[in-house]
Amino acid sequence: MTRAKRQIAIVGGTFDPVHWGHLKPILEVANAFNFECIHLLPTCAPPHRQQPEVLNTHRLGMLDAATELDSRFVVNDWELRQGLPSRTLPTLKHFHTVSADATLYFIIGMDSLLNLPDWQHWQRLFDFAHFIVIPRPGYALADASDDVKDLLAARQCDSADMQTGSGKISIADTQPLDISATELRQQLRNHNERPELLPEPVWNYIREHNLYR
Ligand SMILES: Nc1ncnc2c1ncn2[C@@H]1O[C@H](COP(=O)(O)OP(=O)(O)OP(=O)(O)O)[C@@H](O)[C@H]1O
Ligand SMILES: O=C(O)c1ccc[n+]([C@@H]2O[C@H](COP(=O)([O-])O)[C@@H](O)[C@H]2O)c1
Repeated sequence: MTRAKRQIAIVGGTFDPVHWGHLKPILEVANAFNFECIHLLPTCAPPHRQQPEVLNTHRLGMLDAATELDSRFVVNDWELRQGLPSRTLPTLKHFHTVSADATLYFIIGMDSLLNLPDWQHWQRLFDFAHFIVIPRPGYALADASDDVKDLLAARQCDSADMQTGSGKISIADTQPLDISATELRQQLRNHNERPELLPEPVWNYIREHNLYR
């Protein structure tokens, strides 16, 4: 009898700040799969792009606060420790090496899927992980490029067919949430507090450290 493999989820992001638009769909997906753990992996921003508004220690602090929501959440500072602009291919190779006995799932939003052909060596990402795509208001598959449509035609499948191996894509059936970190930062700057958009422990961290003012 083949033993079921461990299932490990990875969610990369700027997380400036982490919000319910990331966390609620991830938790919904985690219940459909059988994730042993979910790595929340803050990116190291490239110098040519807009830098995160708050220090890396605060992005990590807010993610640490979010781990109170579920014991499967793990904050992973691997990309930050590389000190290089983050690219997903080396990250997935790293996870593949250190968790060789696990099936890996990289979770992205629909906006990221639509941009995937701009990622470095994007076709090789599928050698190391399955991809789970979270629907996001304002981003529709109908607007996908031919590259993305071809990608889905070749790789899209149901979650049940992603227990082992790599290279499949599943579009999650989660409730789309219209929340973005950019808008949240703007609202916080304007003292327009929307507590329903962030988990309470993250709110408490933001207030305690007076962030985004
Ligand atoms: N509301 C959302 N619904 C679905 N996916 C999301 C949502 N918000 C973020 N994501 C996904 O989470 C990952 C990390 O996103 P990120 O940390 O950049 O947050 P963001 O809200 O998109 O930030 P910003 O508004 O500054 O671009 C990306 O793959 C992104 O597509
Ligand atoms: O590998 C790449 O070239 C690449 C290009 C853009 C984004 N990514 C990854 O996509 C994830 C979400 O990125 P972002 O910018 O939406 O926060 C994060 O893990 C990034 O490192 C990766």
